[in-house]
Parts: sequence; C-alpha cells; structure tokens
Amino acid sequence: MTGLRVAVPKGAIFEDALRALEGAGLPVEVLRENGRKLIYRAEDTEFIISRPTDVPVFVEHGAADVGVVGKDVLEEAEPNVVELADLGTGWCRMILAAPSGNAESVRRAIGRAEVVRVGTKFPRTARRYFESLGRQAEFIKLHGSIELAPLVGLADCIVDLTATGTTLRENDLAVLDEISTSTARLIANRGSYRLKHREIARVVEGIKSGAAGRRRVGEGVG
Ligand SMILES: Nc1ncnc2c1ncn2[C@@H]1O[C@H](COP(=O)(O)OP(=O)(O)OP(=O)(O)O)[C@@H](O)[C@H]1O
Ligand SMILES: O=P(O)(O)OC[C@H]1O[C@H](OP(=O)(O)OP(=O)(O)O)[C@H](O)[C@@H]1O
Repeated sequence: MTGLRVAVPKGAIFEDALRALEGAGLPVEVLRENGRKLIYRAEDTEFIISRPTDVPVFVEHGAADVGVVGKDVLEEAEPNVVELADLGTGWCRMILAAPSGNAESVRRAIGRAEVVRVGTKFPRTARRYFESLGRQAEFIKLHGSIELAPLVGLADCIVDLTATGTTLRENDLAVLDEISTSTARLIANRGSYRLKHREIARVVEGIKSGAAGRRRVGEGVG
C-alpha cells in the first residue's frame, strides 16, 4: 500500500525498472499487459508509462512521485528532483566517437582547437565535455540514430551512448574518449519526498537491497 504514482520509462530500461520496482514490493504485474494504456493502477499504486527523457519532467512537476531514469538523462537535463537510489542496471557509456577512417584527423582537429561539428542527443553534456577540454564545438541536436550523422556529413563526430558496442561496430565508428558511465536511478519529486517520506523510503530500501544483490550476481560473472 504505497499511494504513490510511479513514472516508468518505456524502452531499453523498462524490464529492469519493472524488476527493481517489483523487488521493492510494488505491484508491477499489471504493467506486463503489453497494451497501449498509459496509466495502470494496482492496489493503491499508479504507474504511468512515459518516454525515458520525459520521466524527470513528470517527477519534477509532481505529476509523478517517483520515477526511474538513466543517469545520462539526469546529467543532461539537471532536473530539480531528488536522486535516491542506483538500480545498478541499464549500464551504458557516454562516448565521443567518429568514423574509424577519420578518427585520427578528428582527434587532431580537436587538439588544434578547431571547431568540430558534434551530432548528439545530449548537447549540454557534450558542451560540458568540450568545455572541460578547453575546446569549442558546434552541437547539432538529434533525437535518434545519432551514429548516422558523421556517416553522411552532418557532423564530424558524435557524443552518444553505447552499451554492447554493436551500433558503433556495425557503422564503423571508433571511440575517441569516454565521457561518463550511466546506470538507472530512482528519483523523487521534492515535495513528495517530504509528504510521502515513509512510502518512498520503503521503495528506496527495497531497491537498494535488490541492487546489492544484482551487483553481487554481476561481480560473479567473468
Ligand atoms: N543500448 C543500451 N543498452 C542499455 N541501456 C541503454 C542503452 N541505450 C540507452 N540506455 C539507457 O536506457 C535509457 C533509455 O534509453 P532508450 O534507448 O530506451 O531511450 P530513448 O528511446 O532514446 O528515449 P527518448 O525517446 O525519451 O529520448 C537511456 O537514458 C540510458 O540510460
Ligand atoms: O552499443 P549498443 O548496444 O549498440 O547501443 C547503443 C545504441 O543504443 C542507443 O540507441 P537506441 O536503441 O535508443 O536508438 P536511437 O538511435 O533511436 O536512440 C544509443 O543511442 C546507441 O545508438
């Protein structure tokens, strides 16, 4: 019995988010219906299904009490929310990459402080990275298939996520630098965290103990 509204991201981290929320005692089974509904109710918990990048928007504005979102999205959007737990899943890397054949010339261009064109879904993250190098760049905002940009002359390089490396490999792109790593996080609305502290703390505890188990399993691999 939580009385919480929970924002769940569709896409890459949907299943992991369900498993973590389930481990924290939330009645997520209803979300496995596979329909087109956007709101699901079970017991006194409400789940809303949103685009991953919109999860912090719903949470910041109080339209959801808590939500699950990648750290990469939090670093890009810097929403005014409380970050409460690391789910330990949805691991990926934010990288700078360029076509293998151009990788060295792009690296040299950045080294010479030439203004390179960067295709990315994460322009603020990319800008911060170039600023940390003391370099300027032109950022071209895209919403998907970022790897395409340098292959068709839209950009010299990209700042994007990679997990298995398959997309980079199949499109013949090389990693020039790793900017950060990301895993899925539980976030809460600031007001909800005060008003529904006990309910949210219970979810956080459940997720943290589940995440510890997930890390132990992961550590045993390889
Ligand atoms: N290939 C991947 N493997 C594992 N996790 C990933 C991968 N790509 C992204 N992620 C993680 O999952 C989150 C959601 O990614 P997904 O690809 O489902 O979103 P999206 O459809 O691009 O989002 P939106 O449409 O809202 O911009 C990312 O923010 C990141 O934390
Ligand atoms: O290293 P990999 O395992 O191949 O994963 C990397 C891909 O996953 C994400 O794309 P997504 O699937 O979200 O599609 P998108 O291009 O439409 O954003 C990311 O933007 C990469 O393109």
